[in-house]
Amino acid sequence: MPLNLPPGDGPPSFPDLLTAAGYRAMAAGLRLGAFAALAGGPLAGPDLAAKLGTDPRGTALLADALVAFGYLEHGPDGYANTAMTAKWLSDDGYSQVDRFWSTVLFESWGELEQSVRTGRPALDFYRWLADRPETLARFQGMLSGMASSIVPEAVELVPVGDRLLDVGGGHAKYSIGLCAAHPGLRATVVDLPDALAVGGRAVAEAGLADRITLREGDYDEIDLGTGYDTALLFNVVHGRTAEANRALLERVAAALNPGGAVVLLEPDEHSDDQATDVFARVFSLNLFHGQGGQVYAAEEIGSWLADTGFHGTTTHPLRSMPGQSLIVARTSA
Ligand SMILES: C[S@@+](CC[C@H](N)C(=O)[O-])C[C@H]1O[C@@H](n2cnc3c(N)ncnc32)[C@H](O)[C@@H]1O
Repeated sequence: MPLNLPPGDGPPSFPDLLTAAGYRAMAAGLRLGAFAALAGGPLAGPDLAAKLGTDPRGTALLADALVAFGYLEHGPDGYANTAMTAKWLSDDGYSQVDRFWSTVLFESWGELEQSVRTGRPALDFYRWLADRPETLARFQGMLSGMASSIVPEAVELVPVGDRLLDVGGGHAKYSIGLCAAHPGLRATVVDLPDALAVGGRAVAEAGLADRITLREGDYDEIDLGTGYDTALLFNVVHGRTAEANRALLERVAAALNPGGAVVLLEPDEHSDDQATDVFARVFSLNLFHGQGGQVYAAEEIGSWLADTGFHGTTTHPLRSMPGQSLIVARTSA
């Protein structure tokens, strides 16, 4: 669409029109397997279409768009992955993140205006996920991958005793890592059934089924038990309203021993790195739309902790995952 505008003028939305279209085209390339098909080397358009089982004209038009957006190159041997596409998008590693986020952005943001208009999430993210088992597996897989990077630092920072409660622990990687590091520790992971199916497999693979108990249920409703030394609330409070968080923190305080620790893992509200900071805005809007939550300021989380009987709140920015912090507080001894 030639705009023929004088230099310095132009609709601010036009670059984003291209970016959104580029991301959607990239997602089509991923879902059709184009980047994986080109991992072995360049292919002419008809050969790429034959390998993908797709329409030759549509495939050429998509591939040309992917060249224009910088995902592919076109040379004498046909279409080829760029070096960065080959590195990041041609296998099942990082590409799972784009498969997840493209599904979220292009399938669940359809009613974004309704959430903003009413102040209530137009979507129930966890029901939406439960209806999409592949996306749910990808979501838990992404969190589990992040956990693999964070676990060693979490082991340094999380105070433990004999019993740990992992609220919304899903894939169970944090309980597994902490139990592996502390041979006397036993953990209970509370989550919804689909998430715990993922966690159950990981616990069995780690050979820790005798020390990690999986409890299916709604953490706002089930009896959380008592006598825990530590409770993890990792990536939980940003998916909820402030009011719901205060109520859950009260329940967690009641489940902890005197002097017990609650440890939250949360994204930082603001970050010096521009891309991380912009992502936090996108993440926050998505949390509001799907769960009624947002990325909260550490001060606000600290005020809920103080109001629900915790004290001595400390925040630990993570070296292993810049832009994320652990927040630790204790019940009275
Ligand atoms: C963002 S994930 C965090 C998983 C893990 N703690 C981590 O940090 O990687 C939030 C988890 O809370 C679980 N969850 C959400 N609502 C829940 C509820 N009402 N009761 C129990 N679990 C819930 C989800 O299934 C999901 O596994």
